[in-house]
Amino acid sequence: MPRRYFPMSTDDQLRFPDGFLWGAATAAYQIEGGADAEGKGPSIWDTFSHTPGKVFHGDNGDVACDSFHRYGEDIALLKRLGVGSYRLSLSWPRIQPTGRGEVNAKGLDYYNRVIDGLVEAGIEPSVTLYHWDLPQALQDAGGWANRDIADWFGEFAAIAGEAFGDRVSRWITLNEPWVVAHVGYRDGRHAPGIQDPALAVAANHHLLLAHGNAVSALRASSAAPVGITLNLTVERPVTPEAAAHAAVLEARQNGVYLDPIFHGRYPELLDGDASFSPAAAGHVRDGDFEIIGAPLDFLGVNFYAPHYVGMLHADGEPRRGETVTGPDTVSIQPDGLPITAMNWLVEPGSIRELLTRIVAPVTGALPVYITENGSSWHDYVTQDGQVNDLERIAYLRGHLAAVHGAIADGVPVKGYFAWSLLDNFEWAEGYAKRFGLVYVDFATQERLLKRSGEVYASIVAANALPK
Ligand SMILES: N#[N+]C[C@@H]1[C@@H](O)[C@H](O)[C@@H](O)[C@@H]2O[C@H]12
Repeated sequence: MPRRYFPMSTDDQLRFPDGFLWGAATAAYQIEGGADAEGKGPSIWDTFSHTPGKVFHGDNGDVACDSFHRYGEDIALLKRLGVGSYRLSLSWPRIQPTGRGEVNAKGLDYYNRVIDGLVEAGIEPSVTLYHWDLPQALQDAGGWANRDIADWFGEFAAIAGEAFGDRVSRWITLNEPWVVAHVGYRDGRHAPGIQDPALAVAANHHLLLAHGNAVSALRASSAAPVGITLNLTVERPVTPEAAAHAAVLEARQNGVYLDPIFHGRYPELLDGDASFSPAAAGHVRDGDFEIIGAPLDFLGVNFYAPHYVGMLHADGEPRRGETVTGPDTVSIQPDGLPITAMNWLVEPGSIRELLTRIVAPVTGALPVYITENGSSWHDYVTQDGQVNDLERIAYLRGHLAAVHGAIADGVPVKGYFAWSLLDNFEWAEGYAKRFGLVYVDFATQERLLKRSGEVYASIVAANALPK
């Protein structure tokens, strides 16, 4: 990677390149509420969150942050942050209540109001087509495990492109397909709550076909750039013996998306492994990789924390901080590294490693956006009405400094979207885990900018990070 030298740093701050895009991100099911408002059909997360035992505390997204009604407040907060773009997602069942055919005009109206409000505020809409809230009717027909979904998603993409393509600044087809396939269909912690590796592998491939169809549909209906958002992992082996295992883990999460999209194949490291490779499981048909490999305008990357992996000791007993993950492997929580409220490690250098070691060798000169990065802490409002989330500020500063370093290493990172604008419905964790730059009192729906939001706003305004 050619080292690039440009005036990025002055004595007291790390300057980002001119035109660097600062943003904040959310997702429909996590913030909107209005679960059955104005013609919206049920999603798999409506079903899952109302299934006892699936979501912490029995929380659901019926109201969430009530952004279905309060999107104007959200836009005002985005203006206060000074961001150039807002990454939002479309609720497929709000636009197509059964996921196919009939279009709900009131659903289109809602997103037209939001998008028009953003444009009027001078904030670029970055729109994710799919952020996990599949129409329940499609899951009833097999969901992502049914190859037909690739066509259903292509139809949805065409509707969205036609309706909003004149004002959307960039499109993201899928958010974190790995989570959709492997947390939704393999370990079942997310909707639809299926535990079937064979269906997970099928879903992995069908998500990619759907992505490819969506790229084509969007290109036919919108001039905006198109990309995909992947949650890529950094697996760090703590001993040389664990290196091979770390490589397999990265192939199972990174390779099964990066390789088909950019190299027209699934990872050779997974050849013969039908439980993780769609090729080995027989799902690849002639022409599939031409669809999947539709050229992109950017890659979106979501990243939060690295993983440390090792080999189980000969006595078979895991040591302190080790969790058994297989017959002879463990995941490790190293001593001395801070952890967030999600029990995720705080290790900012890992995002620089991700961008330089894993992303750049694959994407080359293709623009990269950090479409999500952030942290969850036990936030509370003080008696004087403040949220002094110093840990989130430290996490933010550390990771932005590491992104700055990756840019200096030559990785063409063009923007950063903080996750999240708002505290919101954190999937299986419900409302217990707060990621927002803005504190939400879910009893009153009042929004309160946290200290981290004030700090982020100053970074955005300066396009620089104070050292
Ligand atoms: N958990 N967590 C926080 C965050 C989640 O709230 C987003 O919806 C996902 O895209 C991604 O997992 C990251």
